[in-house]
This record gives sequence, structure tokens and C-alpha cells, in this order.
Amino acid sequence: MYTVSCETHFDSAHFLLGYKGGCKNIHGHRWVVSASVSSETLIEEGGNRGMVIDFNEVKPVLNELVECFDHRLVVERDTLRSTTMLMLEEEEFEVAEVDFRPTVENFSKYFYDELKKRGVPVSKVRVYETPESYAEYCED
Ligand SMILES: Nc1nc2c(c(=O)[nH]1)N=C([C@H](O)[C@H](O)COP(=O)(O)OP(=O)(O)OP(=O)(O)O)CN2
Ligand SMILES: [Zn+2]
Repeated sequence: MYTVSCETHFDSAHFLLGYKGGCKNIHGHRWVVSASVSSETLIEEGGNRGMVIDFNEVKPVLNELVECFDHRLVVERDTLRSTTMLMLEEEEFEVAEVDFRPTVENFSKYFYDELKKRGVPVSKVRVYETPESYAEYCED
């Protein structure tokens, strides 16, 4: 089995509502996202011969997906008061609202699903929250 992976990153702030520890406070990470595509065989003909998939079919999609989170506060929908959201807006802070708790586990499934939706035959997504901690999502 061959596996190729593309990596990108985004810098965001987040907090985990109800977490018992420092992560309940707003803090930042450089989230590193790695998307893998696997195949038993390699492309046999044409300009992509010898490849599982051209990195250039994966990387731009991955970059586009992380763009909306970069240099933003990621907030799980309905976890901040509407007045707080309004105040952030008034200060012109950009917030990325998501429908999931912003853990690495949920981010890895989010990126997996979004890549699939966009036609990337992804086999696994790994997301690092810190250089030492990551989660992976795959199906099968
Ligand atoms: N399974 C998960 N556990 C934790 C997650 C997560 O997404 N999935 N997230 C967090 C927090 O976001 C936290 O920011 C991570 O912090 P921590 O693991 O403490 O990492 P640090 O590098 O800041 O660790 P120090 O040892 O304090 O430097 C927590 N858990
Ligand atoms: Zn965190």
C-alpha cells in the first residue's frame, strides 16, 4: 500500500467550554493538518505516472479549507453569549463559528469530510494541536 500526505497549518485561538484546566480559557495553537491518500497501485500512464495522486490535487484544497480559520478565534456555535459575539464583531475581530467542539478529534473529522465533499479521495486526516499531540480520522 502506498500513502502520500500533504500538510498545511493554520494559527487560531480557541477554548473548550466546560474543560477542567487551562484549555477552558482562550488560547492559541498552530494547528497542523495532514491529509493522506492511499492506494495499492500507482498511476501507470501520463504525466502523473508513478504517483498515488498529484500533491497538487490535494494541497490547494487543503489550503482553501484552513483559510477560514487562520488568525481567527474558533468558537463552537452557541457557546458564547450573543452580546459577547456582538462585542467581538464591533471590535472587528474575526470569528470562525463551527458546529463542533474545537478539539483535534473533531477537526480531523471535519477536514476529512470536507476533503471528501470536494472530491479528494482522502484515506486519513491527522491534526496536530501541539507538536506532541494529534488526532487522526479515517473510515474502514
Ligand atoms: N483528546 C484531546 N485532549 C485535549 C484536547 C483535544 O483537542 N483533544 N485539547 C486540549 C486543549 O486544547 C489544550 O490546548 C491542549 O493543551 P495541552 O495538551 O495541555 O498542550 P500544551 O502543549 O499546552 O501542554 P503543556 O504540557 O501544558 O505545555 C487539551 N486536551
Ligand atoms: Zn487548545
